[in-house]
Amino acid sequence: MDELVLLTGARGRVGRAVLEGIGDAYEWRLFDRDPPAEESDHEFVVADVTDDEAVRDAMADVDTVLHLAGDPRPEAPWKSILTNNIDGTQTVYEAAVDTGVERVVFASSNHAVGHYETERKPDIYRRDDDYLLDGSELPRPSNLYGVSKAAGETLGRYYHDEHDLSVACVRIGNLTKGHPPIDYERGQAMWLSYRDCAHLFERCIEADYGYEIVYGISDNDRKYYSLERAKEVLGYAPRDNSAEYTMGGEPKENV
Ligand SMILES: NC(=O)C1=CN([C@@H]2O[C@H](COP(=O)(O)OP(=O)(O)OC[C@H]3O[C@@H](n4cnc5c(N)ncnc54)[C@H](O)[C@@H]3O)[C@@H](O)[C@H]2O)C=CC1
Ligand SMILES: O=C1O[C@H](COP(=O)(O)O)[C@@H](O)[C@H](O)[C@H]1O
Repeated sequence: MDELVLLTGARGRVGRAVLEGIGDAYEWRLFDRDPPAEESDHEFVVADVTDDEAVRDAMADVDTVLHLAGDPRPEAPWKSILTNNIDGTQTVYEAAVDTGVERVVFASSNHAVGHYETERKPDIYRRDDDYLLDGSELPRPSNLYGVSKAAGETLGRYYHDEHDLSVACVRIGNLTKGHPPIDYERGQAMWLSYRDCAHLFERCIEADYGYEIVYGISDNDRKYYSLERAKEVLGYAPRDNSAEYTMGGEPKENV
């Protein structure tokens, strides 16, 4: 419990999934540009990740940063992406090095590699297709938002090689609460359940690594992202699988 974790973007969907799953496991410092929606037992810093003084101050005594803050919209305009996702992420890495943070876990995205699907869809989203990405592939962003995620991964590579910062980039698939995305094959292939999300980020806090890129998805039969690296290096053990649900989101055991 003595690990102090800074959670940027704490008010968001992924932040809520993390706190729902492992909120009792660590001491947290929450960070978001929007104030907390409800009372919280955790310290909350209301600031922008592009404000380097605020970010440095928020990193005092922090061991691990889970950096989630950013514009999550695949269609986000370049100005927002440049500011929130690229400038903000560089500010976080730089402050982490300056303040002695041990590791940064970066919320990357499936959109960093989205164009690997272009010549293979829709078969790639189906269980009998054996094509797999394993995290070692070069980025092929599907949009400018995906470019910002590839930039965040490359920034992490630099801060690891130059400053020995431990960095894990999690290419999150599609976080959906309670069931996989409904009637959406791509979403079913890359579903990440809330409990697997919390578990994966916990493993990123606990495991030892230098620089890693892993896929943040549940163990979906339809997956085209390999989970071997996450299992081997992080000890990731997902419990959910979109194949256990109908396309309408009903558990098959109930049908
Ligand atoms: N939800 C998903 O399925 C996926 C999410 N991701 C990534 O995970 C991260 C979190 O995503 P979500 O929780 O879904 O997004 P969200 O929009 O629900 O939460 C993001 C949070 O970050 C905050 N934020 C944005 N820009 C900020 C800034 N400049 N300074 C301080 N706070 C700022 C927002 O106020 C918001 O509370 C994002 O980086 C997103 O790109 C990646 C793939 C899939
Ligand atoms: O990075 C992200 O990806 C997911 C899945 O992408 P989609 O284009 O299939 O919806 C998206 O839901 C999420 O908002 C975004 O941050």
